[in-house]
Amino acid sequence: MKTIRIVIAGPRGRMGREAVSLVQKTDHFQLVGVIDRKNDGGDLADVEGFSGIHAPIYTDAARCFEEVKPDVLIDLTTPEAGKKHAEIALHCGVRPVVGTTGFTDEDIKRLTALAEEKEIGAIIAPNFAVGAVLMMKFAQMAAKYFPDVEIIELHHDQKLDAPSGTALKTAQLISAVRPSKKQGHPDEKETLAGARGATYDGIPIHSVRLPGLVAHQEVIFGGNGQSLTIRHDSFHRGSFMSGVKLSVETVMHLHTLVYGLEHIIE
Ligand SMILES: NC(=O)C1=CN([C@@H]2O[C@H](COP(=O)(O)OP(=O)(O)OC[C@H]3O[C@@H](n4cnc5c(N)ncnc54)[C@H](OP(=O)(O)O)[C@@H]3O)[C@@H](O)[C@H]2O)C=CC1
Ligand SMILES: O=C(O)C1=N[C@H](C(=O)O)C[C@H](O)C1
Repeated sequence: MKTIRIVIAGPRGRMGREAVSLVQKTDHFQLVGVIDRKNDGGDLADVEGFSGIHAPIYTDAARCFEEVKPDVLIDLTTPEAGKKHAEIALHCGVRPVVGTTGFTDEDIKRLTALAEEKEIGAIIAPNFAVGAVLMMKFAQMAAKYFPDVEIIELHHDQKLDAPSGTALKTAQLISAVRPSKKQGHPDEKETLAGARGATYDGIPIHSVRLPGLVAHQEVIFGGNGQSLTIRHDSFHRGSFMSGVKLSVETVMHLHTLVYGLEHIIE
């Protein structure tokens, strides 16, 4: 199998560290550089926790892509940095695999148009865990029969974006199959602002942030005298890595942007 040259943005982060380890243990993956906001010009091997893993560190994404010429960028940073890195990657002919969340519908549209213009593959996956992708697909199936639904997403308290990318993607998949509606009593009033959560196309989304959690979501459907709950739990970040591997391999054969792993998992 041809070796895939990879740059990871955000290597010191919780997900970035897992991704570095995935690349290290995959024979046909090669880490050729990292993008970090610290240690510009240094070697990753000199950063705590990366002993023996040599890769040049860049703060400037464009310079990184120009000098190490990767096939793929894996971005696991922040919403602002992730959008910037994905755009620069597409301009430089590098295929982005973006796990970073906090992208708006407009961001996805803009990056999709850019990928199309450059005829280059890209993947934006709000959740790389196979179980989470199934949860979203099952929720979309259930919404045809149970149009009343609320999403509760629960994450660790260091998460920057709310709602989670997974909750937004779930709401988007559901809203694609059910007519838009306002749920609950038409005259309901919040006596405490935010009590009914945020809404996406009329679907309430509630975000919980607590230490000890990793990544969890419940999609609760209500019907006449019955309820259906679909739940997924990621107990550690290893749960995301098979999806990262699949995305890196798949993006090499794409010529457009794919938003969501449900489009590439068979
Ligand atoms: N798609 C999926 O399956 C999953 C997606 N995620 C998403 O991935 C992202 C990262 O999550 P997580 O690892 O928990 O977050 P962390 O905060 O642990 O890691 C983010 C890393 O990005 C670095 N960073 C910030 N800005 C820049 C920049 N401009 N250039 C390079 N590096 C930068 C941070 O540096 P510093 O340490 O200096 O702040 C940090 O090391 C989030 O958006 C999260 O929602 C998370 C889990 C699964
Ligand atoms: O920040 C996280 O941790 C996670 N972020 C993603 C999201 O926003 O959905 C994926 C997963 O839930 C973990």
